[in-house]
Amino acid sequence: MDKQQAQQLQIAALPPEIESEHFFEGVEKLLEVWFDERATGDLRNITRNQWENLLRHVKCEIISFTQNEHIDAFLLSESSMFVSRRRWILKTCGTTTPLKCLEQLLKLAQVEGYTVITDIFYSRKNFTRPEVQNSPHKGFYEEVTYLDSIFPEGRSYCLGSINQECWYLYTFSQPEKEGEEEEEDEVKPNQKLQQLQLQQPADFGDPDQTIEILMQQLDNDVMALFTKDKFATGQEVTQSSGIDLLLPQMHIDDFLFDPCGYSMNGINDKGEYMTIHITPEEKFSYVSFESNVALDNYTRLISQVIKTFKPGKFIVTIFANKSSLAYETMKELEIEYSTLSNWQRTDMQCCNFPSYNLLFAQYSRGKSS
Ligand SMILES: C[S@+](CC[C@H](N)C(=O)[O-])C[C@H]1O[C@@H](n2cnc3c(N)ncnc32)[C@H](O)[C@@H]1O
Repeated sequence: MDKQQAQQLQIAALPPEIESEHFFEGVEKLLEVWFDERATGDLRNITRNQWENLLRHVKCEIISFTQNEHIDAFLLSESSMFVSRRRWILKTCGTTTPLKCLEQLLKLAQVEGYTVITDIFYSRKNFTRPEVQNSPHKGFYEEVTYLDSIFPEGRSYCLGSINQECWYLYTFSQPEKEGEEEEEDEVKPNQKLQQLQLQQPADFGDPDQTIEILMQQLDNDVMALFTKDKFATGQEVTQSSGIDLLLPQMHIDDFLFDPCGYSMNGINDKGEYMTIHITPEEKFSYVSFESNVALDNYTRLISQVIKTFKPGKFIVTIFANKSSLAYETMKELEIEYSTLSNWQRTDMQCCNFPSYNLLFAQYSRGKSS
């Protein structure tokens, strides 16, 4: 399906939650899977037809595609999918069922020689209307039970307030099997270090980091841009809203839904990505920004995103592995947004996982803003 066909499909088959109740769940389910770097396969060998079949389990379709030498970026009818040599990211909103495609993913990856998953992250904010979701996404407990049946050693967390706004995470990291390697290869410590360095992933290298900004209660005038009343194409909105200025090196693929709604993927020459999805309806407005761009300071980017969309409240999450420069951002967020601005930080938590550190922070507008 191309962009033109997608426009026609929207008229023919709006999701039931839009048609009957004028509600759309913008909050996405985000799934990121990393496979063992020692395997020589490439997930980008998986064909478009195979991805389309996999996405049938999720209940969404491909509407556009871009790529460069590092990464394939798919724009979906409900958000995005990014495929690199050994990393797969699926972000879907509405009433989609991304966990249902995991078994299919593992089969396709196995054909590429990937039999070991090194890291998995499944995360999402609390839904606005959990009761309209389909199994296994009717609640976090159901999602965890489903994931546990595939990854018995996974761990689940809830950050933020469980009776108000919160963010759920399920994660699993494969422990390094140092003993096994020594037995097999009988290498001395310094030889072993050299070998491990050679095994660093060649396409992305270390470090790795991901920032997400999840915004709600957005400014009506800004949201009015993301409608067919104002613009005909995604490209026009990307420029008028200032989205093209957020990370200027990104090659952008955008889509404006009819009558409203917007999605974009951006990829740059380093293989980094950004993705923005917008549900502009006033009663349940929602915007998500996500990127793995490597910065030593995310404060300016966060400020620019906030100024562009003008939310009433937002959540920031930053994953950074141990060698990532993003670690420093934790301190900056505390100063910049709590004491020097009109934003009130309502929650902040930091977690240390085996290979990643995580920052979660939640903000709402102070009384004077
Ligand atoms: C797919 S987009 C972006 C969703 C994203 N997760 C977000 O951040 O809100 C959803 C927006 O597009 C609108 N929309 C219009 N036609 C649609 C369709 N056929 N499928 C999904 N969304 C559609 C929805 O009402 C909503 O405003």
